[in-house]
Amino acid sequence: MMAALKPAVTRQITHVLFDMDGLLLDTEKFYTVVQEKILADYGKTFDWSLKAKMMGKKALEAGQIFIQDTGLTGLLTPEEFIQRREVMLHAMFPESDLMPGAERLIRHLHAKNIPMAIATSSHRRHFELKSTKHGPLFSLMHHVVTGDDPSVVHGKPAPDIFLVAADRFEDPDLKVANVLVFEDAPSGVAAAHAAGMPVVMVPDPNLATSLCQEADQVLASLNDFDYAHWGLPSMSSEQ
Ligand SMILES: O=P(O)(O)OC[C@@H](O)CO
Ligand SMILES: [Mg+2]
Repeated sequence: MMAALKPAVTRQITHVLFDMDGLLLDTEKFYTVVQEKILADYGKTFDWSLKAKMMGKKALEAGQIFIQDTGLTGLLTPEEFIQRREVMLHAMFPESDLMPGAERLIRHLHAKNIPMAIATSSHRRHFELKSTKHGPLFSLMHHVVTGDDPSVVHGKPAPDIFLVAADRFEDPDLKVANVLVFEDAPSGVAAAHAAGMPVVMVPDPNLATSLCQEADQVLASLNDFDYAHWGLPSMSSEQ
């Protein structure tokens, strides 16, 4: 009896980079609620087409998009937007919960000695707040790169943050083609590809499918990740 053919390994992934907001942590909903509140003050409504443009971006860039897209130029500056958002987000962030499958994936990859890091557009101070409940889990990361890092000159969709994060593994044998990125946002998927890295996208169900076409793989949740497809040790493997 022939053994069932294993799915062809398309990549030999050696390192993993995780986006954070919307991918590891269920935090995009906080940004949505807060942005809806800010727009309501001007009698305007927030929708997913605007959300899709803002998610994954550095704060100031997201603010500029928010103001331009909603016609608030002259009524609200990006700095004022961030300041008003900050007050409400500050209370929400420490309650951030993990996305489904995030803990199991991180613990498995760590147990199999696959180096991992987080590459988030969030500011370092927001990273600290959001990871309040997740210190032990996030300590399994080799390092964390945040959007305010001076080496991250251009935010997603530029490749900067993923190239900086790859560099900080300090592994001379690292090849970007073997660094797998996990993302939830179109800007993050574009940034990964700009960095020469394959990317698995786990989009919010509200995100238009037309914006999920570029990723190498699209999953409904991290629970659906197929280790063997990427040449990574699976849950059952002894590797
Ligand atoms: O890069 P991430 O962690 O998704 O940061 C997103 C944040 O800027 C809010 O959209
Ligand atoms: Mg994200």
